[in-house]
Amino acid sequence: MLDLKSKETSGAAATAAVGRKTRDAGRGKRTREIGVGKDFWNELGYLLKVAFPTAGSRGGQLLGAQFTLLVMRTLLTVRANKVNTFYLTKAISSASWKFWVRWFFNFGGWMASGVVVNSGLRYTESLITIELRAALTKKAHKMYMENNNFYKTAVLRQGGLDNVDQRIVADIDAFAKETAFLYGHSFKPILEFTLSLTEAAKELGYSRPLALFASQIIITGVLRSIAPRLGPMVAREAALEGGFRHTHARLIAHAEEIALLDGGKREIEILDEGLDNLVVTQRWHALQRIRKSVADNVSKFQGLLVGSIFVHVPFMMKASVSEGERISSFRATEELMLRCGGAFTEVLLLGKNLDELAGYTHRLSQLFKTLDLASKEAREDKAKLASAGADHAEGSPIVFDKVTVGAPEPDGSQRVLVKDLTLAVASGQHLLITGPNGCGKTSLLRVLAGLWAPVSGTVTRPSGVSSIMWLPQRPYLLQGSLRDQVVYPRDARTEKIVDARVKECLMMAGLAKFVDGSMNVGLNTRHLEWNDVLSGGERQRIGFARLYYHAPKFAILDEATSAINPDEESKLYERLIETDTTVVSIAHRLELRKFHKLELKIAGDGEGGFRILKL
Ligand SMILES: Nc1ncnc2c1ncn2[C@@H]1O[C@H](COP(=O)(O)OP(=O)(O)OP(=O)(O)O)[C@@H](O)[C@H]1O
Repeated sequence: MLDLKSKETSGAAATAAVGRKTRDAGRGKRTREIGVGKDFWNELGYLLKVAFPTAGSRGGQLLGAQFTLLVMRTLLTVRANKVNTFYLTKAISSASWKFWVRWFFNFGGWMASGVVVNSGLRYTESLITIELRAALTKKAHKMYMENNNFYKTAVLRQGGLDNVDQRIVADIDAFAKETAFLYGHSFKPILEFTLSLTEAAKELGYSRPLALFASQIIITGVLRSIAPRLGPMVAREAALEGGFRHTHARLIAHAEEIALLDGGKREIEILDEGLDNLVVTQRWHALQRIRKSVADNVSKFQGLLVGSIFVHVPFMMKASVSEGERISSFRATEELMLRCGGAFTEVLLLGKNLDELAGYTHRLSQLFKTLDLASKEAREDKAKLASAGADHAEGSPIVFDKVTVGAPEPDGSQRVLVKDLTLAVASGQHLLITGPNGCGKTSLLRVLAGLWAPVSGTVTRPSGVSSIMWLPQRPYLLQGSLRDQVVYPRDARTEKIVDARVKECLMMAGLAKFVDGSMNVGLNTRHLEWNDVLSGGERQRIGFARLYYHAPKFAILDEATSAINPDEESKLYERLIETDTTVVSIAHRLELRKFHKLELKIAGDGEGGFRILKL
């Protein structure tokens, strides 16, 4: 877990704080802080620990395998260079075929092993990327789905996260690629640098190479301080990509409504606007990247220039030594120093990749921190409820105890919808909730479901689909078979499902045509998007079939029959009540009053007023 204690005071304050920071990041105010600092290393450490929890884990083994291959490649290169130079020098200097043939086979052997090791390296890098992505994505899925965090972050915008889907789908992938690249490509220059420094020190002592590095660190440091930072740019572009993808996702989700309104032309503007935001930023960043590229190239070439000064000057001052001696010792020194300097510059240039990684690390740590905080708050709320004796025991009635419900306002305050409601709904006490549009009927149910926290008071309800089930106006339909729709959230692939029971429920819901063979539909019929192939009324009937199948103690119906004609609507209610289910309904039609024993009339007066009537 990320250690948030030092930074945040309370769960709610923490969520708000993360939210503020994230929103600022979206506007580019906080972008200065995204970089390779202490926070970055902590966050990177956390993400890597999630992906590779132990050395023996699959990811740990892959890192080990790649490390072995990297060492093998370096040793092979060093050895091959030495042997090849030796044989070739001998062969050419003495025109010896024997040495030339030895060189030929040596070189061939080195090439073959190089091919094997390099392919192995490429393969392990891909596997590390895949492993890293899969582990982080699974962790994100788990945290996103527990305690309804997906609702809190995506709908209520707790934590102020933008485009959670983009972060999970694209940013984790980019992070995984960048991390695997850095792991595979930083080892070579670091090892080469260490080896060449050891070699150079043997011949020249440490003072000259170290003086060379000190000068390079200073110059590179100055260049880095004037070059733009890549991390914030990467984070900003990822956020805009997410926004652009979201506009396309909305278009698909509302395709029919848009087509009926002939909104294509207007939608082009909306889509293009998303693209323009991205393109304008990318153009600006491309310009910034030129500055970065200039700094990197100067950094690279200054290594040669400054390195040469350190190599040349001492020889320029040795006028007394013979020409041949000076040239041969100059050549040996030059080669060692330049190899050393080159490897060192390469190490310094890895900073560019680290900068980019910092951008993705920042976005992912925002994601994990926010989800972590949301879960922490949910645990605290549960503990509070349990200590107040209001835990969600199976079989308990629904009880509102001095509950005040508020709608969240943009400034963080709450607009009161229902004030100090005390009401118990025992088994058989069917409750009807009525009131004008926007008075807070659905909001009260959200509080009952635990999606919204009450402003004050406590709510007790039983838990589990066998105890309580919600049926909204647009029931959720998943990708899968007709059977899957009815048994959801049970899984027909892993749980024993009796098809005869599923069919019976569909028939009770007035969908006999789907199971009696009169249509080309059966329990195994699959659709990627059932919403597109069912009518509004059929969708609501599937919702009822689901209720009949699970036969919960309480059914919470939010305008669940709005698309069904009044005669049929009564039949659906009758069947539900016959299954011993107690209903809590929001409904506008008077015909449904007869199925209820209590009515909660919410006034919608802005002060949270309500009345409870016996029907
Ligand atoms: N996610 C949200 N964020 C902020 N305000 C919200 C949110 N959802 C609903 N509201 C506001 O809360 C108030 C109550 O909404 P609610 O959905 O409970 O109304 P309702 O009584 O069910 O209305 P209707 O009969 O039209 O369905 C409305 O003013 C609405 O704008």
